[in-house]
Amino acid sequence: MTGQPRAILVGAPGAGKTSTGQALAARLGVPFRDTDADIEATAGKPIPEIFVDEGEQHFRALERAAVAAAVGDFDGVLALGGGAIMAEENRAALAGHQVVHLVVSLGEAVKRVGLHSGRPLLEINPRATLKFLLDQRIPLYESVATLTVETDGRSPDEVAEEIAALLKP
Ligand SMILES: Nc1ncnc2c1ncn2[C@@H]1O[C@H](COP(=O)(O)OP(=O)(O)O)[C@@H](O)[C@H]1O
Ligand SMILES: O=C(O)C1=C[C@@H](OP(=O)(O)O)[C@@H](O)[C@H](O)C1
Ligand SMILES: [Mg+2]
Repeated sequence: MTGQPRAILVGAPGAGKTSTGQALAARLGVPFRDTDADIEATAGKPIPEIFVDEGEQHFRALERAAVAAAVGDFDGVLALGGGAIMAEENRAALAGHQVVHLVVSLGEAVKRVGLHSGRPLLEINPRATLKFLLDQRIPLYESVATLTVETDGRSPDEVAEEIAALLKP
């Protein structure tokens, strides 16, 4: 497959990158891809097991490879993991693409993600951890985004409808 993604979704855990990405891809009639799923396929195990067996640094290395591969050669809607933008290399890879920042408030993200969501970083004290992550990451999401869309109080399909209307052909 060649080409470049129609849209790349970034934002905090719980912003809806995976679910809104699927809805947007269905609406546009293009394939959907999620770098977290690519990482799990490469590693042959779920993300929590990668964190336990090899640690976060190894996960981030797999993530950099997954982002480079997908951004460079995928013609659909691409969702990244919430921490992907922490790597300068990944932010650089997003330049020139249509990047959508899905904005979610802290309170809504905590409600959506909850406990035991399969996100190892949020297994303990999700509210405090998410606050720390949001404070650190929001400027980075904003720095890579070409579109910004609010998600609080709206369904993934409603958010996808707005993105579809805003995307350049
Ligand atoms: N706009 C939304 N409104 C309500 N719940 C949502 C919305 N977007 C996602 N969710 C729910 O929040 C949880 C996390 O969504 P997900 O798509 O996995 O987010 P992300 O990939 O950004 O971490 C899922 O249970 C999903 O159904
Ligand atoms: O915020 C993060 O650092 C992470 C977010 C997760 O993806 P979502 O943002 O899709 O939940 C996943 O990549 C991993 O658990 C690490
Ligand atoms: Mg996701």
